[in-house]
Amino acid sequence: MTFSGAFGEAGSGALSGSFIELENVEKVFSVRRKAGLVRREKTEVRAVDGISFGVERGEMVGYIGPNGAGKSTTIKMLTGILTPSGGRLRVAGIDPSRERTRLAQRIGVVFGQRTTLWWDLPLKDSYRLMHRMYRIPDDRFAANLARCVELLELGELLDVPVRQLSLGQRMRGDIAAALLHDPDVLYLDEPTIGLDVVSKARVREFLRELNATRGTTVLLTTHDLTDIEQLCKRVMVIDHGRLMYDGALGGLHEAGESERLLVVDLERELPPIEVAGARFVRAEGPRQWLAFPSSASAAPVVAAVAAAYPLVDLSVREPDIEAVIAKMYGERELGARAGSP
Ligand SMILES: Nc1ncnc2c1ncn2[C@@H]1O[C@H](COP(=O)(O)OP(=O)(O)OP(=O)(O)O)[C@@H](O)[C@H]1O
Repeated sequence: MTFSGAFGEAGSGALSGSFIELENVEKVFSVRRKAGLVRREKTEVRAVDGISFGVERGEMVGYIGPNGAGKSTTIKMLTGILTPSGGRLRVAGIDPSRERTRLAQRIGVVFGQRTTLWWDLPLKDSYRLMHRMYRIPDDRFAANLARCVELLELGELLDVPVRQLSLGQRMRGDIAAALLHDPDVLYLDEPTIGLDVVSKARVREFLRELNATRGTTVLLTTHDLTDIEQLCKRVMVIDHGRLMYDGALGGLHEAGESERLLVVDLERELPPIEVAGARFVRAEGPRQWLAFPSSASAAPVVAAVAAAYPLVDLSVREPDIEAVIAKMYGERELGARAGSP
């Protein structure tokens, strides 16, 4: 299967009337590149190259892709920071770049690599400033802050200057800051980057709870696929500014032509196993690894091995999503290289 065939269902999300709507959205940057010792050439970078999708209210969607794929540029257009070069974009019926201030009341944004908090101020002072900036009614502010402090365990950190917080503590502080004005949509750009396992689990648990109890729509960009596996039923894959896949996480396995592994323990060391429907991968003493397509049943392969070989034990290993996506990106690169002169 070719890469584009593998991603045939890209862009299938409902559009018109969706809470977040993108129709053929483009963002082209004009950059000057060195073309000799002094000469500079103007070139175009198509960061987002005609993307269409819709996200319904209350959905939690993963938005993934390799470095430079166009994820942050999409999120910046969805917040109104960047104006699209073409296409149509709406969030809660609002055109983000035209009505950025109105939209700000409806959205929350967390950029994992940067903080929106005031570096030298204690956490609670940043929150007070946001209270005023967003003109949040006092009772709503108090209730939202109390809830975030409890669920994100911020109680002991409120008097600490932001620069003294650990990365995980700062991230929890940033997530709370994005939610004080009760946004309908939360954009998260790498919310677990650099966090330890415990902090990651805490952030994920909080997001799950937020989505389940408040119905907050979440668009999540991450390089950590466990975030996606644990939080999102739907995932969109973007590469070179184009949407390559839009569907269930499980469907990625099929799209990436992933394989499961059959680990076979034999009574003794033997030549590579040969059975229909599976291919030999490697051997280590009496243990051998066979690969077969994830979409196929393991039963015929297991039966064929058991009938022809002295079997002691066997197990089936599922492919991890990371390997599947790495394979997809790899195929894309190979395809591009094969097509280049
Ligand atoms: N302001 C800009 N001026 C020129 N080119 C830009 C600008 N912002 C982004 N780009 C280019 O657009 C492309 C997409 O960048 P973007 O930051 O959206 O990717 P990304 O998917 O978020 O990557 P990463 O995972 O590395 O953050 C890249 O080629 C990048 O160099």
